[in-house]
Parts: sequence; structure tokens; C-alpha cells
Amino acid sequence: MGLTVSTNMGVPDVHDARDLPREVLALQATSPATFAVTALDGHRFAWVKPAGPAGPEQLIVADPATLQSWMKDEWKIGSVTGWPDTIGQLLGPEAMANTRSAEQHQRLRQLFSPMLRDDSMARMLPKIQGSVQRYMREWAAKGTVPAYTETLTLVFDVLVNQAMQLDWPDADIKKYAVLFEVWNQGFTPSTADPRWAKGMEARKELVARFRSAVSDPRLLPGSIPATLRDEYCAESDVVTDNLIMVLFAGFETSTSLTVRLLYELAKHPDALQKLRAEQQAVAAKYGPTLGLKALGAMTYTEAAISEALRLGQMVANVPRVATKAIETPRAPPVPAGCPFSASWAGQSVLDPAVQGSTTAFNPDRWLDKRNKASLKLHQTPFGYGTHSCLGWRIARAVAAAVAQELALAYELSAETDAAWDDFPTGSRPANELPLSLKPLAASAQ
Ligand code: HEM
Repeated sequence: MGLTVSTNMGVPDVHDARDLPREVLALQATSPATFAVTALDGHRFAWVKPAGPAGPEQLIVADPATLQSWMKDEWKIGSVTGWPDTIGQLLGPEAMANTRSAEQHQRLRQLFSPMLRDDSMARMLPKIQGSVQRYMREWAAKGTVPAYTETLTLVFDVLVNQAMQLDWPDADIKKYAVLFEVWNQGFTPSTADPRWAKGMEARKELVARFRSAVSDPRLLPGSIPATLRDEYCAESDVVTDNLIMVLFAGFETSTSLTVRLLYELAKHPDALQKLRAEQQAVAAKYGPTLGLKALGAMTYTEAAISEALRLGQMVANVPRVATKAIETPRAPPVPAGCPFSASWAGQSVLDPAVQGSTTAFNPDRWLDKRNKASLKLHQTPFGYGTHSCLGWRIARAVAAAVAQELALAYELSAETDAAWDDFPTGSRPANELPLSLKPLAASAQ
């Protein structure tokens, strides 16, 4: 694939990919990152036909400057989310990702904003670390475990008990993590797929469980569920749709990140070695408990997490529909009603800081000052602007806590000879990544 960038400054670099074969178009639903990169073929924009038999043409956008200007204030520029009907119904119409009310969207973002604050992170970090230590001890005791499935439960626990502060017992965490995976498998291209119907059944149970949680007098004041209930009332769909929204946004995405990191560290002992050295130094300086200062000192670990995000492309593209014509200088005109896709994956491969080593795991590229501006511009795994991620610090914290615990306490081996399947909010090893952890002291004997 050649990287062709227009040299004619006034003319947008648009590729006509309308003649893609049906099997490539079908990748839109099953393998969004591969689809976007294939369709763009190194260009900044590409026109493609719909995946199904009918529907309008779609523009794929991978030009960083255009994405920044379009995503910064979407309500004003005239763009709304265009998630497929299957996901739309699984989430519910009042969810932050679906609502057509700018006012409600902005209010919800304010109510969720504590997830990004230092004081919330300072509260959560030791608890996330405690959960990670407990789960990893269990994995080590079991022998070889499917890392992906196990991490889904760990992440579900963090989302429910730390991000939402719901204090659900272990039995509920295990039960509802399995149920949420059924919900998640409902992300099929069509509502005719039986997995979608099962996902919708799972949704009913989740709604009932969340409704009982927000009516419980023991609900922690100031927690996100309590804040939503106080704003909208316990029976409101806005509350349940948006608690499901947190799970949708954080579940597969954060799991994919953590598992991708484990996979890369299993394949790159040199990187694991550097990580161990860093974690030992951080523990010596800040003590054993994970806090904001310790996290801030994990330079190499954070670089490894950024590299895992870049390789995994957990949210490869986000779908949008123009509500009015959008005309900006660097982009082809988008008529009102036209769907377009903000392709974080397509933008990522255009980055000069990754050229020639796009598929290599190289955390050091993040530590090279010469790459800083380029990486910042092209690598935006958590989106940009109006709908940008509200949970990115939590996702990175889980990955950092796992890396820390691994580095300080375990030897790992994993079956890394597997393909990765991508889908709307994650990327998953086909073999679930069989993983064995051995306590360091025992493996040294
Ligand atoms: C590796 C993990 C994650 C990745 C890659 C990721 C990525 C993203 C991206 C790209 C968006 C923008 C979607 C769009 O523009 O339509 C987004 C939105 C969002 N994320 Fe994350 N996310 C992750 C984890 C999390 C977690 C752990 C939470 C919650 C605890 C979370 C909560 C949200 C919410 C609530 C939104 C919607 C914001 C809105 O519509 O205004 N995310 N995320």
C-alpha cells in the first residue's frame, strides 16, 4: 500500500473506492480498521458504497486537520452519530452516543465529567490496583487461562464497582459480566441476526438490575448512578441507557487494550525487561500503592500502553451523518444527509512517526521527542472533540495496573500465535490469548 499525499495544495486528497468488491465492503461490519485502511489506500479521504444492497455513499475521513475541525463542535458544524440500528437499540435512544438533543448530550457529559478528574482517579487507582492483584492471583492459581475472557470480567468489575461505585458482590459481577458479553455479541450487522435478539433480551435484564441499583437507598451519593438518578429520576430511561453506555464504552475497549499489552509483552521480552526496571524504580520511590504520582512516573509503561492502543485500533472509526452540508477547504463537500466516518485507524497509518514500522511494537517511538507532535496529531484512540472519550484515564489505569503487577510479581507466557479479530469497539485474539502467570519468586527457583 503506497502512501499518496496530494501535492496539489488546493485539491483534497480523495480516493474513489466505490468499486471495492462486496467482500471488502462487508468488512465494514466485521473488521472496521482493515476496511478503512484498505478503502483509503494511503489517501486522506475515500468515497465508498454502502455495505448493504441499498443506502447512500459514505465518505471516510482520515485527514487530522479536517477531523479536528469537524469533531470539535459537531452540534454546530452539523454532524450527529450514526451508529447502526443494532447498536442504537442495544444502547437505547437516550444514551450519550445516540441522543439527538445537544442540550441533553452536553448535560450528560457534565454529569460524567468526574471520571476524568484527578480526585476521582486518586480514589480509584488503589482500588483498581487491588482488583487487578486479586484477579491476577486467581489467574496464576488456575494455570493457563483465556486472558481475554478473564480480563472482560476484571474490566466489568472496575466499571461497575470503581467507575460507577455500585459495590456489587462478586457473584453479581460474574453473572452480569457474562450477560453483558451476550449484549455485546448483539453488535451484528442486522437485526435479523439471532445474536441481536439475544443481546436485546440481555439488555432487559441489565435495565432491571440497574433500575434496582438506582432505587437502592444505599446508593452512594455523588456516584455517577446517584447523580443521574437525582437529575432524571430513578425510572428514567436516560439513567439506564447511560449506565449501559458506560459498559458499552469501556468493556471491550479496555479489555482489548490490556490484552493487547499482555500479548505484546509476551512477544517482546526486551520490552518486559524495561518495564520491570521502570516498575521497580517507581515502587522504590513511591511505595507499593498505585497513586497519581506513581502513575505519572511510569513513562515507559505509558509508552507501551500508547503503542498497544495504536496497534489495536480498538475504536477504528466512528460513524456520523451530516445534518447539514459541510464544506471545509481541505475536504470534499459533504451534502446534508450524507454519512461519513471519522477514521482514527486511517489517520493513524498516515503518521510519519510510524511509517516503515506500522505493525511493529516499539514503545520507544513515544519517547523520541522528534515524534511528539506527529503522534499527538495522528494517534487519537480516544476520539476528539464533542464525543471524545470520558473514560480514557480509567482504561489506561487498568492497563497500567496490570503492567505494574506483571512486572513486579510474575513471569508470563502466552500463546501468541493467533490472529486478531476487530469489531466496532475492540480487537480480540481469535484464541482468547491462553496465558500462564508464575509468581516471580517461584519461577526463579
Ligand atoms: C481503550 C479503551 C477505550 C477506548 C479506545 C475508547 C475510545 C473512545 C472513543 C474513540 C470515543 C468517541 C466515540 C465517538 O466519537 O463517537 C469514546 C467515547 C466515550 N467513551 Fe471511551 N474508550 C475507551 C474506554 C472507555 C472507558 C473505560 C469509559 C468509561 C469508564 C469510556 C467512556 C466513554 C464515553 C461515556 C464516551 C461517549 C462520549 C460521548 O458520546 O459524548 N471509554 N471512547
